[in-house]
Amino acid sequence: MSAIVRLENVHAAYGQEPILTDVAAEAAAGERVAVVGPNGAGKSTLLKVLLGLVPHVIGHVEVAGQSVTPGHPPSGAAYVPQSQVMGLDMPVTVWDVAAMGLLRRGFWPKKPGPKERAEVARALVAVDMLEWREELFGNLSGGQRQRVLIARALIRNAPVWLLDEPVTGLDAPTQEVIEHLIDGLRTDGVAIIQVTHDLEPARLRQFDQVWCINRRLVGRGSFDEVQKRGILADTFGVPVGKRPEGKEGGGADVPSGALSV
Ligand SMILES: Nc1ncnc2c1ncn2[C@@H]1O[C@H](COP(=O)(O)OP(=O)(O)OP(=O)(O)O)[C@@H](O)[C@H]1O
Repeated sequence: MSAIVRLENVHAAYGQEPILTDVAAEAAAGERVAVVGPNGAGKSTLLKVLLGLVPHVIGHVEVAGQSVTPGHPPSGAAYVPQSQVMGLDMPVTVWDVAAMGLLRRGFWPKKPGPKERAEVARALVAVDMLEWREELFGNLSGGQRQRVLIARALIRNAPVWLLDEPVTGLDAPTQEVIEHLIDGLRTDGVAIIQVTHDLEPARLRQFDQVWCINRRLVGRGSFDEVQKRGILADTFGVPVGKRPEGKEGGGADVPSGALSV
């Protein structure tokens, strides 16, 4: 299978400090990839590299047949950022945020016509948010915001989706709705690159690949491969299945007993 997402010898930095070094990985259409690693490992940066949003990048980055360079986002990618990092003070409605999915290559269509308006409405129906269309985005709950960001991405109709912790902090039923949507995309042949802090083996096994990042690609493979080869433990710097001394409550970043399979 040929790759629809490709990184070759990629180095990335925002300024002087290298954030990612020598990353090489690829994903095919219909593959779902989990990107895991500790806080500050460069997972979100990796997605931003694929979006052309990191200013200094060396190496080859390709998304949906298009070479990606800083400042030149690929047209074939839909991006769902962490909803908690979205500005909430802007006076924009749910409809406005979803309609941003109509943006193509950095400019608005002159005026959304009936066809575009129908597209926005369809996407909001898909995430069950149409009735909220006139509500301010900032007034929504985290789960509702996430649904709207997914509607925005749906409108792009892109072959590659880049998702930054799409279900973190959401209640179980909302997680299920979003998981179902993402799985449907995969069935339709969309490649999904998803940052996740959820290290539960049952869930990681649903991904075709796990990319283990800690400022570099420590390794990749199926969940069972990266776990068996000790790549997950190397990525997090702690033995898999043991909590470091004094780490109470753990947090999702520390491979916990849940990883002992
Ligand atoms: N816009 C930016 N300018 C400068 N440095 C940045 C910028 N964005 C991120 N960084 C730095 O890059 C490093 C990696 O950050 P990144 O957000 O990619 O990590 P992450 O693995 O996604 O972390 P987390 O799990 O905490 O979300 C961090 O040291 C962060 O401070």
